[in-house]
Amino acid sequence: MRTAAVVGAGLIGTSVALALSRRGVLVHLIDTDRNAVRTAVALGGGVDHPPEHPVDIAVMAVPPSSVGRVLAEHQNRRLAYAYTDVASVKREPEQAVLVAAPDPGSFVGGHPMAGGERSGPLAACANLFEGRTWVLTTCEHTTRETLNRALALVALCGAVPVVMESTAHDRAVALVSHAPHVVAALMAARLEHAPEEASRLAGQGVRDMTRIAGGDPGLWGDILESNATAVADVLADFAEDLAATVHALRSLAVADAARRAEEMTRVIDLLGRGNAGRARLPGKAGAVGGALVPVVIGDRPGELARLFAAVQETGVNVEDVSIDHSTGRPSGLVELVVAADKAGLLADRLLAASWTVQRVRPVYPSARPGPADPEWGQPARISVPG
Ligand SMILES: NC(=O)c1ccc[n+]([C@@H]2O[C@H](COP(=O)([O-])OP(=O)(O)OC[C@H]3O[C@@H](n4cnc5c(N)ncnc54)[C@H](O)[C@@H]3O)[C@@H](O)[C@H]2O)c1
Ligand SMILES: O=C(O)C(=O)C[C@]1(C(=O)O)C=C[C@@H](O)C=C1
Repeated sequence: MRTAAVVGAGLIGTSVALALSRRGVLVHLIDTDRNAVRTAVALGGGVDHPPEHPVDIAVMAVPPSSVGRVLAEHQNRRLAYAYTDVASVKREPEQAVLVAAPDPGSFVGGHPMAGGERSGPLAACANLFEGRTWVLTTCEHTTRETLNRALALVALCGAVPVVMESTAHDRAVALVSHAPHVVAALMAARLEHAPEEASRLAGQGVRDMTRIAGGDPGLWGDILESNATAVADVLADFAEDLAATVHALRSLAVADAARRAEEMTRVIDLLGRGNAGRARLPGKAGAVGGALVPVVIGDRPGELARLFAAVQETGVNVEDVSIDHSTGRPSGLVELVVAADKAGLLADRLLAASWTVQRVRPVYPSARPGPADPEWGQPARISVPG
C-alpha cells in the first residue's frame, strides 16, 4: 500500500493516518473542519491536499450516521480503489451504504476496538491499534480485492483482523462497549452534584469505572441511536439485576436475622457473578494470572525513575503499570503488574530497599477462558497483499 485517504481527521482518523504515515504510506487528510486537518498534518499524519489519482484505500472516520452519505460523496469523486470505515456500529452504516453508495462492492465495514474518551486529532496516537482487534464486516457485495486492501490497512496499523457479520458485531459491542458506556455515564452522572467531602475521597475505583463517561456526548448519542435495540436489550437485563440488588440492600436494614442472611446471599451471589464475568474478558497475555504490587511513591521529581531502577535490579519483568495520585497529599500509588510467581520476590526486595509496599493482590481473581462462542468472528486467514 502506497497511498491512502482519511476522511475525518479526529481521534481515530488521525491515529490511522499516523500509523500509516509511519509505515511510509502517503495519507491525504480530509475533514469538514479545516482546523482538524491542519492539526493532523502538523502531527505528521499526512498532507492536506486531495490526491490526483485514486488512492489504494480511503477510510471514512466519521460518526456512524454519516458513513453512508460521506462514502457516496467520495465514491462519486473516485477518491479510492477501496473504502472502509471505523464506525462503532456496523449494521446501519452497511444498510446506508447499500442504499446510497454507487459502488458497494468496493466498501467493507471496519471497527478498530481501540479508542479513548477524548476526541479530535490532538488525542490521536500512532500505536493506538497495536495488538488490538479490528473487526471487518463483509456483506455479499464485498469483493475479495476490497477485503484484501482493508486487511493490509489493518496489518499496517498493527491490529488483529476479525471478520464478522454486521448484526453479530452490533450485538457483541452492545454488550462489551455500548451498554458499559451508558452504565459508566449513569454512575458518573450521580457524581455531578457530589458534595466536596465525597469527591475528595475519590480513588482509582471510581475513576476506572467512569473513565469512558468522559466521551463526546454527540458521538456517543450517534452510536447509541444506531445500535439502540441491542443496547436496550443488555440494559434491560442490567436493570433487572439492579432492581433486585436495590431490593436486597433495602431488606438488609430489617431486624429479622434470617431474612438478612438470605438477602446477603443474593448480594454476595451478584458480586461473585461480577468476578466471573470480569474473568471472561481476555486480558493482556502476561497479565492473566498476574499480580499487582502497589508501591507508594513521593511526589518528587525523579521518584518514578528511582522506583523503576529498583525494580530493574530485581530482574522482575513489569507487564503493566498504573499511577494514582492522592488528593491533597504529596504522594501517589504506583501499581506494578507482574507474573504472580514473581510478585512476592518483588515486594520483598522493594521493602528491603525501603519502599512502602502495600498488600499484593491478584489481577484477575479467577481468570479462565470462556467457551468458544460461534457468534463471534474468527481471526481472518486471508492473504494480505504487500
Ligand atoms: N472514540 C473512540 O473511542 C472510537 C473507537 C473506535 C471507533 N470509533 C468510531 O470512529 C469514528 C470517529 O470517531 P472519533 O472518536 O475519531 O471522533 P472525532 O470527533 O474525534 O472525529 C470525527 C471527525 O470527523 C469529522 N467529520 C464529521 N463529519 C464529516 C464529514 N461529513 N466529512 C468529513 N469529516 C467529517 C469531524 O470534523 C471530526 O474531525 C466514529 O464513527 C466512531 O464511532 C470511535
Ligand atoms: O477505551 C476507550 O476509551 C473506549 O471507549 C474504546 C472503545 C471501547 O468501548 O472499547 C469505545 C468505542 C469504540 O467503538 C471502540 C473502543
